[in-house]
Order: sequence, then structure tokens, then C-alpha cells
Amino acid sequence: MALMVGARVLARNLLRPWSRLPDAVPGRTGPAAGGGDGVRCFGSPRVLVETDPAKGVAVIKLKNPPVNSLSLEVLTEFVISLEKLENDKTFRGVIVTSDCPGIFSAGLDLTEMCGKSQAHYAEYWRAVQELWLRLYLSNLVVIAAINGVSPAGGCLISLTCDYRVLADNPKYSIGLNETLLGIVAPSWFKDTLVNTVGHRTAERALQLGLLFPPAEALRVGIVDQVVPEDQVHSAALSVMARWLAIPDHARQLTKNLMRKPTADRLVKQRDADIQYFLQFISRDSIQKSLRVYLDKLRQKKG
Ligand SMILES: CC/C=C\CCC/C=C/C(=O)SCCNC(=O)CCNC(=O)[C@H](O)C(C)(C)COP(=O)(O)OP(=O)(O)OC[C@H]1O[C@@H](n2cnc3c(N)ncnc32)[C@H](O)[C@@H]1OP(=O)(O)O
Repeated sequence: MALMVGARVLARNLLRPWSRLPDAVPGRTGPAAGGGDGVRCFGSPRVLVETDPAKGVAVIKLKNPPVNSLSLEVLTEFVISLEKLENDKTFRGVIVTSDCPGIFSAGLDLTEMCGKSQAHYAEYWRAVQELWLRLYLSNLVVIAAINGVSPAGGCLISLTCDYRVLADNPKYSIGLNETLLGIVAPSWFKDTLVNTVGHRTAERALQLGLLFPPAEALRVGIVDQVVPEDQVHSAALSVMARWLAIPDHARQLTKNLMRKPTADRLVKQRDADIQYFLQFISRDSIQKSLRVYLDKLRQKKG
């Protein structure tokens, strides 16, 4: 059943013209759309997109409460939204942020990696790869407006962006904390971190599963800017203006030059990477670690 979800959502959306998407918030315009004159909204239930055609900028807001975990549906809808923006020459930049207060994203959805079939794991992992590749190599300027805690897959999304603005709140830590769950960040997660903070900082952060609070995050360079919480969006817009002042072709070719070798490493061995994930995630010991971790999260409240 779950095997069908990603393919079904993709097929349904790709086969229809943008304006007739069944899940779209259809063409809301103006102040009622939440963004002032000329702002148009579309997207899907879990991935909202507000566009400002006059500025050539869109905002993607993740909305998968309670914690914006990256379920198969979120990953699929995210890729579709990004692809629509990429294919529309009106847009040159996108800000990625969260609609869930205090949480940018809790990372990959642990329930997608626990107690499911091999086919499901394979479909899920391909969707994770796809989003990473699309974001990492996007022709758009991609700015992360990180308005909440951002562990593991949440951090990965941020790291794929061209620039990261983090809200200054001690609760909003960011990092690849996989080892704390008893799992391992794949090589391309590792590469993305190394490309951002350098080898030594990445090695220490990965082995210890460090989650950096804002000041530390800025110091090690996992984010580029820390601003008061109520200024995250305006700061992201200011940064966007600076990046959009560069001619697109020069910036895009330079981005490609910097990032393609890393992306190519995954592209060349995507199936092998999926097989490795399948073997790893299916181990009894790994399934047990994930169950224990999920139980701990669930019991926190009780
Ligand atoms: C070869 C390679 C192999 C494997 C590679 C795998 C790479 C993995 C990458 C990942 O991203 S793994 C996910 C890592 N994420 C985390 O460690 C974060 C876990 N969550 C938290 O720490 C907290 O939930 C929080 C994000 C800080 C938010 O805390 P809060 O107190 O606000 O919420 P609460 O903890 O009560 O959670 C509410 C609800 O959500 C469920 N939950 C939380 N995180 C996830 C998640 N990542 N996936 C699925 N579900 C998640 C949590 O269990 C609660 O559920 P409940 O309402 O049913 O109790």
C-alpha cells in the first residue's frame, strides 16, 4: 500500500497542469493569501508554497505536524513543488522554512524506517535521495530560514541550501545526530556536512552526533547567520536579494562546479546505495535501536 503512495502522488500531480492540482491551494492572491499584494499560493497539504512572482521568489513551508518529519508523502510533495518552481522561469529563488512552531524538521520519519517491508524501505530511500539531489543541485537560489530545531534529516535539508539563517533560540539546535540513534549518516549526508564545515569539524560532529545550539552552529559554520527569532524571514529575504543580484548563469554554473562532483558520487551508485540502506535498516539490531528511540520519544510525555 505504502509502496503506491509516492508513485500515486507523483503521477497524479505530474500529469495535471499546475493550476488544476487537486491538492493545490488554488491561486489565492493578495493580502488574504498571507503575503501582501501579488502573492500566490499553491502546493499540497504538507508542503505549502507561497510565491511572489514580482520578486521572483517563492517560500516553501513544511507543514507536517507535529514535528515536520519527512514522511514519504512530504518528500514526494516537496520534490513536486520544487520541480514546478524550477520549471517556471518566473522564479529565481526559494526560501525553505517551517509552518510548525519551534520545529524546522525532526528529520527522516522514523516510522517509515521501522517495521516496514523491504519494498517500502527501497521506495522511501529513493525518495530521500531524490529530494537531496534536487535541492543540492537546484538552479534556484535556495535559502533556509531555520525557525526551529533541526536534527538529522532536518539538518540535511538545511545543508543542501545555498545559505542558512537560524533563529536565535537555545532550543533550536541543528546537526546530524544519527549516531545517537544507533544509526549512521550515509556518505552523501557526510559529504554535504564536510563541504559545509570542513573535515575535522564534520568528523567530530558526526561521531558524537552533535546538535549545535545557535551560537555554536554559527561558530562551526553549519549555519551562516543567527538572527532574532522574529527576523528570520526578513533576514532570509535580504540574503536572497544579495544572491539574486548575481547573474543567474554565472551563479548557477559556479554552484554546479562546486556541487556536481559530490552529487555525481550518489548518482553513479544510487541503486547500490539503496541496497546498502536496505541491508542496514533491516538488521534486527538497527530495528531494535529505532524502536527503542521511538518509544523514548513517545514516553517523554507520559
Ligand atoms: C545506511 C544509512 C542508514 C540509515 C540512515 C538514516 C538517516 C536518518 C536520518 C534521520 O533524520 S533519523 C531522525 C532523527 N531525528 C531525531 O532524532 C529527532 C527526534 N525527535 C525529537 O527529538 C523531538 O521529537 C523534537 C523534534 C525535538 C520535538 O520535540 P517535541 O517535544 O516538540 O515533540 P515530541 O518529541 O513529543 O514528538 C511528537 C511526536 O512526534 C514523533 N516524532 C518525533 N520525531 C519523529 C521522527 N523523526 N519521525 C517520526 N516521528 C517522530 C514523536 O514520537 C511523537 O509521537 P507521538 O505523538 O505519537 O508520541
